[in-house]
Amino acid sequence: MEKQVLFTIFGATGDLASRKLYPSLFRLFKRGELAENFAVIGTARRPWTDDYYREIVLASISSLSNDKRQAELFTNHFYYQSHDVSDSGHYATLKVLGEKLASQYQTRGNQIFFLAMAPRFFGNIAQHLKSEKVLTGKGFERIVIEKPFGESLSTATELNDSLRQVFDESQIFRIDHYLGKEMIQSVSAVRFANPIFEALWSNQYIDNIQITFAEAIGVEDRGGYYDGSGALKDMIQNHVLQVLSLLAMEKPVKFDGDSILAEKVKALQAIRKYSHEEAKESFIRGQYVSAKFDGQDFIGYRSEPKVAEDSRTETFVAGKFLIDNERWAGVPFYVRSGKRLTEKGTRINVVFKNESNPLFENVQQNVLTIYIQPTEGFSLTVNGKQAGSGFEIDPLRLAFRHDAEYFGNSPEAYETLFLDALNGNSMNFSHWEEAKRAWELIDVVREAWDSDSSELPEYPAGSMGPIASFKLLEKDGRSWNWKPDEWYRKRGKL
Ligand SMILES: NC(=O)C1=CN([C@@H]2O[C@H](COP(=O)(O)OP(=O)(O)OC[C@H]3O[C@@H](n4cnc5c(N)ncnc54)[C@H](OP(=O)(O)O)[C@@H]3O)[C@@H](O)[C@H]2O)C=CC1
Ligand SMILES: O=C1O[C@H](COP(=O)(O)O)[C@@H](O)[C@H](O)[C@H]1O
Repeated sequence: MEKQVLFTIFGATGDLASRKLYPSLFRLFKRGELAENFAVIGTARRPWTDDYYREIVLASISSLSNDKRQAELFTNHFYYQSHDVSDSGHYATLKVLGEKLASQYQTRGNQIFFLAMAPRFFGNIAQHLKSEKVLTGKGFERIVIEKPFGESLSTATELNDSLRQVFDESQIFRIDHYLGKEMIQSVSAVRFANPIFEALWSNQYIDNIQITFAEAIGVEDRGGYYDGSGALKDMIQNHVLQVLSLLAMEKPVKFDGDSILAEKVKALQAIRKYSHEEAKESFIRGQYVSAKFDGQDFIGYRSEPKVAEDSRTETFVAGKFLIDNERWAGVPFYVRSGKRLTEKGTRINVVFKNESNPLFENVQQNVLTIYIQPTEGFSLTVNGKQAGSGFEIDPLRLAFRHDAEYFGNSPEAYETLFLDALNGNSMNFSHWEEAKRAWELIDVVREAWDSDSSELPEYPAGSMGPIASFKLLEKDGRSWNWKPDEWYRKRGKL
């Protein structure tokens, strides 16, 4: 059903707005979720006009439609207001424009504020929305905020406190765009709609779980932000721990936001908080250096734009989390994420135990793989008989994969999340209790690294990370379970 709402996008001239927000709103428009009764106010400092803003929005959706009229109908709902968010006068103008558009588009006072800006502005914007009475209480009023949610437990707490002075938790939608991805949402389906997996989902049958978030791209034009963050805070604190909690949580009593949240928080609470010494043992980092890969020359991280020449920021992290509860005692959750790796690939490997087999030799571990991107799907490695007259065991792969981008049948993560925010469904957003626990776990690792002045491990652009990442599993008698790792090994890097 068509939604009635006024969106205000702070940071409307930025990268995220053009690459993700406008295309996602357009997809909702094409689906009829947004039709007549919506308007968008874009705001930032640049002195743009409505017409120029609409051209920018039009350009951002150009690959999504050949129908010029449809695209123009959509962009006609966009309005631009130039201002600095720390200027109170900004909000008075915003209020007047908002009220005019609310009446023109009959949005029933419903408002969504999307903060596509650096987090240091979030508290300030929220306070002004209240003090300058942009919030009217007439319809639903929700605030959607981007990552990162703080830079440590203390800054995240400060940020949360300032938001909570204005909005209650049910009005705050903290984006973790991985939660909007089709296959991340499928994790619960795999676990709880398949008795064969539900029955095996514990330390009795699972040996270890591996979560890989590999990126082929480097830091691109985000060096300014990334150099102050690094892979640990950019990916592990949020996306990776969210996925881990979905894999580890107990079965919720109901499949709804509150029940799932309660179980995810319990799972996060059960993750062992390391001492600094344990953190050094269990987490490794690395930074990519220049290398030739696939016939192309790649520069090293320190030569990237807006990155310090002597930067010690990690572009790769691998680590081991342990969960101290009955279900997971003794099962390591290995995680890794990095930039400029061999290929883009986000996947989860659930590696099952392989007790000694009295009948056959060469029996391989069963592995359930959940492919998140760039292709989506599942595979299960099972042992079968090698074709032929003898009786040799051979691993076979039962696979269902499709290319999500090619078939275009999966909604964009931001499209799903926008719709959830419109429906007031916070199931696929990150909550304060989760963010807080994640920072408690991550702060320890960061502190351990910050107190360690030894040389930062390097890895060549195009590889699968530093050798220490392989050693991390080797010392537990295990290995990463993915083809590019084999490729790396075969080149004699280990
Ligand atoms: N880009 C991405 O892929 C991703 C981004 N994010 C997060 O999204 C947020 C935005 O990122 P991104 O779009 O890349 O950043 P950009 O730097 O591209 O955009 C920042 C925006 O903020 C505006 N802005 C800055 N200062 C002010 C001010 N004082 N008053 C009003 N507007 C201001 C800028 O406009 P102007 O200069 O005209 O004022 C611009 O529109 C960040 O929190 C980032 O971490 C998260 C995941 C991915
Ligand atoms: O949040 C972030 O995610 C992207 C990776 O997202 P994906 O959907 O393309 O897998 C990452 O590149 C970026 O550094 C990080 O901030």
